[in-house]
Amino acid sequence: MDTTTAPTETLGGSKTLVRGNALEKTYGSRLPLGRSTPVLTGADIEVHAGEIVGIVGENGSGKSTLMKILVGVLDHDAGTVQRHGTVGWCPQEPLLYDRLTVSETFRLFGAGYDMTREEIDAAKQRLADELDFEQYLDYRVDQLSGGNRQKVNLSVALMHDPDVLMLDEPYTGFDWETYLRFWDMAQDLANDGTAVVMISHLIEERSRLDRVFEVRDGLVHDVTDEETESELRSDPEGEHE
Ligand SMILES: Nc1ncnc2c1ncn2[C@@H]1O[C@H](COP(=O)(O)OP(=O)(O)OP(=O)(O)O)[C@@H](O)[C@H]1O
Repeated sequence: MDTTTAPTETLGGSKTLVRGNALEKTYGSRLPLGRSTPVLTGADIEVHAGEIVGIVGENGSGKSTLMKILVGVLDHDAGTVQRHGTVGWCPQEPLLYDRLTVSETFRLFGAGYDMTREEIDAAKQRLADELDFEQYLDYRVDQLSGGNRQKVNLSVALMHDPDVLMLDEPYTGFDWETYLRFWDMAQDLANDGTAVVMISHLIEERSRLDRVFEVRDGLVHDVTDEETESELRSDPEGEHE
């Protein structure tokens, strides 16, 4: 059962905003004849205010599944999830309405977040400026390029200034300038106390992450001070130190 609790003080003194304990998930487990895929078998994770956390792991290891359970959009079979504060989620595949314009998309999501018209317009202007998509505000979502659609996907996760930001490979399709601007934004948000959780495949990002968790064999391993197996395989000469 999911619960919303008062923030818990951790040993380090920073607030725990999301905690998943002994999480289990098997896809297809409720289908009598279906093929079942056990993905999580007892995963534990804690996310604190003001940190940038990376979730790494091989394709199909269960990173998106874990994130969806922490966000609350996917049921888990066992374990508990506790959240404090508001959550913004940027899914791997943009979850947007093709026929709405970008401005209408902001209005729709903003209404869902209970924002006033003024707050919505201010967030739209700020994010369109920061991520450079102001000229596309009147375009329909299905007329946007992949990179611009991803900018809108990310923006609607950010627009209500959530306490926890869950990002599933948020920069797919971004050009280099936008990618760097994205990291500036993530760093600023963390400095202001937001917990930023990010599924990442890029070794280069290691230095930007406060903690790194690897999803492997159904569990979550803290690998902040280690090179993961997939990193070692992609860097056999040990050039990445
Ligand atoms: N809706 C679903 N129904 C059945 N199986 C699923 C479903 N979603 C995911 N799976 C399976 O669960 C496993 C974990 O998938 P998940 O998307 O969480 O992995 P991931 O680590 O995010 O992968 P990637 O790096 O490729 O994005 C995979 O074997 C996948 O095929």
